[in-house]
Amino acid sequence: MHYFEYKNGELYVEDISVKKLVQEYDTPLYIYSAKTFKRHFKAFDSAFEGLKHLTCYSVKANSNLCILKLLGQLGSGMDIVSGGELFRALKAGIEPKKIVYSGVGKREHEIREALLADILMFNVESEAELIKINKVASEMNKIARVSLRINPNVNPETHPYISTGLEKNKFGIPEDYALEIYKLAHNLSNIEPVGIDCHIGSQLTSISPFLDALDKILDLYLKLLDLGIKIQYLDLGGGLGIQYKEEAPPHPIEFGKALKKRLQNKNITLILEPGRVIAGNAGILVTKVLYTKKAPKKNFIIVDAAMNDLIRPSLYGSYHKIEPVIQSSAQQTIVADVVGPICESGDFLAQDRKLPKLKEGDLLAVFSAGAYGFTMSSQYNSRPRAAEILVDKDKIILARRREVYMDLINLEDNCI
Ligand SMILES: Cc1ncc(COP(=O)(O)O)c(C=O)c1O
Ligand SMILES: N[C@@H](CCCC[NH3+])C(=O)O
Repeated sequence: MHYFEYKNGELYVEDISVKKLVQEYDTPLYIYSAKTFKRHFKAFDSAFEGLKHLTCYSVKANSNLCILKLLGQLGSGMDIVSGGELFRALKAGIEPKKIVYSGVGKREHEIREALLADILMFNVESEAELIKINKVASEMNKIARVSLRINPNVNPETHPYISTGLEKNKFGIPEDYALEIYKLAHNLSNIEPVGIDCHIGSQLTSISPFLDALDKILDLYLKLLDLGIKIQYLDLGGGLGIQYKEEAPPHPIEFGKALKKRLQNKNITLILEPGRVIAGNAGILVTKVLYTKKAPKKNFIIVDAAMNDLIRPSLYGSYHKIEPVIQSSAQQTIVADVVGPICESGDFLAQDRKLPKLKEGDLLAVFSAGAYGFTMSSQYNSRPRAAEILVDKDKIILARRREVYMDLINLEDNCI
């Protein structure tokens, strides 16, 4: 459910006409709906009512400061994966005690920054990282709270590039070594093992892989109790999917129910790290038709957004619904590839898509672009990055101004 709706054949975000936004802010343009973000966060977070829990929004999905602030005001914590994300979360006023830090390659300075901020915990992904955190913490005379991220070897049944809990993936500590590493963590001078973590993948459309992973984690939890290692937090990561096309992912309520059943009598705090399910359908990317072109085997609609703005179709072959911003009553349709100006054949937003007949200047909305859209964008082909707008009812917030040419070369001053 989201608040991008057609009124009299024209697309609105909440109370604001998308066409009007484009007249003022141009294209390509990311537009987010505050009401949708709030709705998604509340729907997710309230699904775990009755369990001690902390929802830590996954910053990588959409890290705009306005979005982090909005979610922080609703009580969200944050799941971060870099010093840069820590910087953003702190700037957005997130309480450090609600921040968890995941990722396989934390650098020393990032560990130091997180210890200085006194975040809730590190999700540790290897023995070597654990030893590094202990070293940095002891130099700073601090105790680092940690969870070990377990790789439970569970198939999340999603795109291989976004599966993270299989043996062959780089993430986490194999479950067979977990006890050993917990014993080590327990004995290290500046480490306090407080949790168990896992994150098996993204865009999951069924609950059973989560439950398989949880069962393995609960098994480990009991073994640790026997060893006298008292675990206070179980972090099940993110990964709940959304509808892009015809997928039917479970509602957070179902997910919540299933987890409550397993965790009811456990004296632990559940941590969740949702990203896509909060942000994905809370944003669109608006683009303008530049040219239409007929080739022997295909029709092309060449638009002003490209893979540098939204890389998901090129990288994963992902489907994003595309609709004209102004609906036309004409019945004529074409089947075409929607492509950008970048010099790569892989630069497409859709392939063989049936669309109404379009002409130069028409506006298209690319839906479900609120997660892993702007955050994965780049300046490839020296294209300044798009602007981001946050709409809250009838209020328009320029959440990030459009980049200008100087933004392309600002860091190259030695060469000017
Ligand atoms: C450690 C971790 N937590 C949370 C997430 C958020 O995942 P999603 O956006 O699928 O909820 C990710 C990304 O997959 C991740 O790597
Ligand atoms: N970037 C991916 C999700 C990866 C999640 C990060 N662990 C996507 O666009 O679907």
